[in-house]
Amino acid sequence: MNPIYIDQKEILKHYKQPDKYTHKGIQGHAIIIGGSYGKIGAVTLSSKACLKTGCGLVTVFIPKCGYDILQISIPEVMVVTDNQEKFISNITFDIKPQAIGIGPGLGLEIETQQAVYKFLKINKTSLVIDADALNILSKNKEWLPLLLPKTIITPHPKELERLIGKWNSEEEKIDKAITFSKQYHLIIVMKGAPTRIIDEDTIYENTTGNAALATAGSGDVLTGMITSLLAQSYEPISAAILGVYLHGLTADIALPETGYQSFIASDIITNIGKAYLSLENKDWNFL
Ligand SMILES: NC(=O)C1=CN([C@@H]2O[C@H](COP(=O)(O)OP(=O)(O)OC[C@H]3O[C@@H](n4cnc5c(N)ncnc54)[C@H](O)[C@@H]3O)[C@@H](O)[C@H]2O)[C@@H](O)CC1
Ligand SMILES: Nc1ncnc2c1ncn2[C@@H]1O[C@H](COP(=O)(O)OP(=O)(O)O)[C@@H](O)[C@H]1O
Ligand SMILES: [Mg+2]
Repeated sequence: MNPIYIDQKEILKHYKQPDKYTHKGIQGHAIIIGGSYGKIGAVTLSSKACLKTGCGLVTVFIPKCGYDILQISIPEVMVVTDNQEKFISNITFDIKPQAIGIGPGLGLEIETQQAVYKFLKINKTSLVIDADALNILSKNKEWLPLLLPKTIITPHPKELERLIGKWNSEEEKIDKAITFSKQYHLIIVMKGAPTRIIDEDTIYENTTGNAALATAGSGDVLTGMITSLLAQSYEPISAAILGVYLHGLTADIALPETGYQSFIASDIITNIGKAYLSLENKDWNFL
């Protein structure tokens, strides 16, 4: 099946310029749920990327050990903590966000798995599921029907294999992903080179990005970006398409300065602004 290429022309069908009279109260409130001892960096990257992609308010839900780290490293982000020190055990907050991203750095503690189950059972908010939240679902596949239609999942190849099983060719991988997408009505962002998005029978293929993205935390950043777009009222498929395109574009923009090797996940976040400007035909080279 022929993919739809995610290029500038396709993106302009999805991209919406911000309203001149908008304010933080209507720019969307996103929550990023994740982190565990030693992996608070994943939520830090994800929540910063979420803000830098344009939503009005970002809150993180993390274990207690991440409180000072988050508040000091990103003062713009609000923090709600679990009762546990090192991992998440009970996901509760009295905020009504427009989108939630769950998984970066979450870990696989049994109590965290139960907390994810309870959360999925009652959640009615648009969701992006990544990293350990996907690994938890792979360990508990009977929970997959709890996901709302058009939930976005963002597996890298290993996470995808844990969910759908092994494949013998690229074609078989795509076929299995389509079957899985149809079975649970999910949007699958199959990360890789290139990243493909599967929305039931429709396949999209991204045209931006390069090997500089092969660095720790670059997927955590993508989760924050897509969650941000969802919170800003983009339809789930548009949020996935625009998020993946902008994410890749940051690496294309940065490459002449960083080279492949010294590019890190924070460089994605630094270049989100230039990526947006290039959508509006403002040449980032002269900024
Ligand atoms: N600074 C931080 O706090 C970081 C935390 N992270 C968190 O660490 C946890 C574990 O995530 P990981 O993804 O490292 O561990 P996983 O065990 O899920 O995946 C790692 C495995 O997947 C394989 N893999 C990954 N990308 C692949 C590709 N493109 N093609 C083929 N194989 C591929 C690797 O070779 C390895 O075997 C997650 O919660 C994640 O969010 C990571 O994102 C790294 C940074
Ligand atoms: N060689 C590559 N070319 C293009 N994009 C890549 C390449 N390697 C990795 N990426 C991108 O980087 C991201 C890696 O995500 P992931 O493996 O989840 O990282 P992490 O868990 O460390 O945050 C994905 O968006 C993937 O498409
Ligand atoms: Mg990841």
